[in-house]
Amino acid sequence: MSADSSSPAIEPCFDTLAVIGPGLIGSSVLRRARQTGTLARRLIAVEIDPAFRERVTTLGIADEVTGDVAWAASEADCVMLCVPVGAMGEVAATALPAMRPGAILTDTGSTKMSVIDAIRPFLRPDVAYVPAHPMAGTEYSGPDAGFATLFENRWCLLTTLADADEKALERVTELWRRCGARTKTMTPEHHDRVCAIVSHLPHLLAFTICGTADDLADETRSEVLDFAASGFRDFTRIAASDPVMWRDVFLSNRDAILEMLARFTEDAQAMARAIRWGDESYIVDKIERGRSIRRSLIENKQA
Ligand SMILES: NC(=O)c1ccc[n+]([C@@H]2O[C@H](COP(=O)([O-])OP(=O)(O)OC[C@H]3O[C@@H](n4cnc5c(N)ncnc54)[C@H](O)[C@@H]3O)[C@@H](O)[C@H]2O)c1
Ligand SMILES: O=C(O)C(=O)C[C@]1(C(=O)O)C=C[C@@H](O)C=C1
Repeated sequence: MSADSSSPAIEPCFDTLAVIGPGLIGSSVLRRARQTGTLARRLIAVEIDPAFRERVTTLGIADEVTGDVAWAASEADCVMLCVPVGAMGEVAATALPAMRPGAILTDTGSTKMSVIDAIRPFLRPDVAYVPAHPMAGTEYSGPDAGFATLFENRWCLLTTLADADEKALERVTELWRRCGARTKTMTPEHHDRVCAIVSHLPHLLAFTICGTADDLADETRSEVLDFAASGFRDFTRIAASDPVMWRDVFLSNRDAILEMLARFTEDAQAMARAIRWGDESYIVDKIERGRSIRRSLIENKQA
């Protein structure tokens, strides 16, 4: 892929891409677009926070930076919503009426059923909607946190709607492939159950264990956290993630998260029982399963 943005070897996916919410994910897409020149000819960033607008301008990752969602939407043939999932409906309500016939709306939300439900009332027959979710991120947020290689070798999950526009799906799929991602299509229901176990529950556990350890330190007035070595530190990496983003994710994927939490609680109780009764083979079996999952992720370059 060419790194020269002035003369891309291949035709860009879109003429004008408007990224609404150029934070970690949105600014990574913009950086990739800038670096390769193969995502869009013209890049518009829409940011609600004036300080972040200034940062995006200084970073030079968009041709135009604005706070005006409707104007940006009216200029673009692809509008990508990269705002927290709780804000998707409100932003779509402003963007969709302004969009051009034949343009494509897409999003990067971590949950899909509630985002689709929030956007559905504002959809138009002449604008295709392609929900997407790049399975890549870090614990940092905002425009300075992004980087062009964030999506390389990661999955981007595209969700199918009953009335999906196949051509639009292909174009958004191609955009994510040009970001370096592998793509997979699935239903929104399946997406939300899968992400509840592989992404949302791990974050819930990380936030919770940090709180539990901190409470213990307060209660005992001791230095519990001072001795945290790498095991606890591995949990704290994802526990440092953005509170608004994760509040929205938990509340918008409530049913699937509560189902996975109930299953996890049963399994944790089974482990507690094995520890109580000295059931060595149960304990070893569980640890071996964890170890082989980690090893297979490393082999597939997912860890
Ligand atoms: N962080 C991750 O690991 C990750 C991974 C995949 C997908 N996602 C999803 O992608 C989306 C963006 O996440 P992020 O991590 O980039 O968040 P972020 O906080 O880094 O960026 C969001 C940006 O949107 C801006 N914003 C908020 N409301 C807005 C509005 N109404 N109009 C314009 N801008 C607005 C914020 O100021 C911020 O700059 C979320 O829906 C999230 O669930 C996040
Ligand atoms: O690596 C991280 O820090 C992440 O939290 C990334 C992560 C994940 O849980 O895997 C977080 C939320 C997303 O929607 C997708 C990816």
